[in-house]
Amino acid sequence: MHVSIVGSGYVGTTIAACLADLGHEVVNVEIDEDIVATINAGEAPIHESGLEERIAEHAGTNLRATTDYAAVRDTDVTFLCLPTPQADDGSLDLAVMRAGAESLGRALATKNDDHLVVVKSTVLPGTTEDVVGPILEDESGKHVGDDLELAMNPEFLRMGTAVTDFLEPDKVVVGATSDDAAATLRELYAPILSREETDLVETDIREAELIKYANNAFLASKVSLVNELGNIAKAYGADAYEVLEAVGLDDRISERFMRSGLGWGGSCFPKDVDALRAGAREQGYDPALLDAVVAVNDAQPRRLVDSLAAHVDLEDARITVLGLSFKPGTDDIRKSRALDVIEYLQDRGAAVVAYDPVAMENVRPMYPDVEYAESATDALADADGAVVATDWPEFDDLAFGGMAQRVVVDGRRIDVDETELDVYEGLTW
Ligand SMILES: NC(=O)c1ccc[n+]([C@@H]2O[C@H](COP(=O)([O-])OP(=O)(O)OC[C@H]3O[C@@H](n4cnc5c(N)ncnc54)[C@H](O)[C@@H]3O)[C@@H](O)[C@H]2O)c1
Ligand SMILES: O=c1ccn([C@@H]2O[C@H](COP(=O)(O)OP(=O)(O)O[C@H]3O[C@H](CO)[C@@H](O)[C@H](O)[C@H]3O)[C@@H](O)[C@H]2O)c(=O)[nH]1
Repeated sequence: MHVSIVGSGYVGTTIAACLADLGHEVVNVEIDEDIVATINAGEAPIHESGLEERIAEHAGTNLRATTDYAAVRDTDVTFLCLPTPQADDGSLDLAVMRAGAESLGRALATKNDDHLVVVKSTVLPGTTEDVVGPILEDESGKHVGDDLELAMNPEFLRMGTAVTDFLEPDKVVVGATSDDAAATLRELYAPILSREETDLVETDIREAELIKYANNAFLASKVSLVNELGNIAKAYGADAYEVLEAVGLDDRISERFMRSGLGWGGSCFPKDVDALRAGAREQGYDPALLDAVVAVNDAQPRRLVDSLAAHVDLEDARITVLGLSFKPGTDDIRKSRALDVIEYLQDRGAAVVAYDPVAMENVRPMYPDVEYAESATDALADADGAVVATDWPEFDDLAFGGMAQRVVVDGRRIDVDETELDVYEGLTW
């Protein structure tokens, strides 16, 4: 099938490379010329396991990128993978989606055949049919249900494991305006849907849109609940990880997403939970539980810094922050809890030295007064204390001998040889 993908960020690039891998003819339409040039050179514009080799294999054959929207006319289906960020008040900002839909609609105006447009971006119920659809109709002169079909196909991939998550998902959710649209997506995803482990959920567009938010709200709430239970466990002198491991053996609860600590960050949970809260309020519902989920999450970085301050006078102290990305396996720092930790440390007068295997260049412009080290060991040299903000595997079994004061507060439960340290404290254990 001929597929165009509008937006070549984390999602658009991943699904383009994966769909090319499944044998489709894929073109990425992206406004950023650097990203276009990178993909056409056979390289990955983002750090994501398994992506670089797939782009290298398919670029120039069945994968290409362009800034020219006209490319969509030679395709059967277009995925909109544009960002859906937060406005200042936390609500969903659709400006980029509107702009992308306008450009796409204009390009489709001179396409003679029918076209299917699939919204992949995370959007609140009603956006696909009431915002994107009308813009496409106005700009293209085509009509939904006639020569233009709409579908909503939310994406559940996680950063760091994006390629395998996309190719081996638990579920594919398709909300469509017609049986034809759903059939096209079934055909496109046939190799994925043939997996026994992958369920296909066919539903209406509004439900597909909300399934994505409900999924993220559930997972974010689970981690906040786990953090609240972790904070309570620690107050009792109990180990939250032992407690929750046992709780997770209950099938109804599950062992996954049970790691307490510094809380959730990233480009999705924070903005999606906020958009759902704002959307709920707009609909006249007060989302008290989701408000608390955010409050618990926002408190964890300060708790980490307070724990360190109980052992180290932070004024003028040299403090190491291990890990900057919002989770291991990615260079994405959006809403990373590590950034809150840096700010709280600096507020209290500490000089921060940071290390992350891949995310330092993304943080440097935001925090030019932080010292960036070449390795975790360098970062720890002469430090008066350290905090663990991201559970990168390379932090397991670190040597802490070079620290001036061997005090470590761990927000992520890495493997530490405690005998090497004077103080080792876990945030929730
Ligand atoms: N990142 C994830 O893990 C993830 C997972 C599932 C769903 N989502 C959702 O998918 C959507 C995209 O997320 P992302 O993380 O890939 O965003 P991103 O910011 O990484 O990428 C978006 C890309 O769109 C490009 N762009 C902006 N305006 C454009 C235009 N008018 N025409 C063409 N290209 C344009 C940008 O230059 C950028 O490269 C969001 O709704 C997000 O919530 C993200
Ligand atoms: O037990 C856990 C699991 C996760 N986290 C934190 O939660 C955040 C999010 O982690 P994860 O869900 O693995 O990463 P994302 O890439 O943000 O993926 C989420 O957001 C994506 C964008 O919507 C969805 O597609 C995915 O299904 C959803 O898991 C990170 O800061 C993690 O450190 C914990 O603190 N404890």
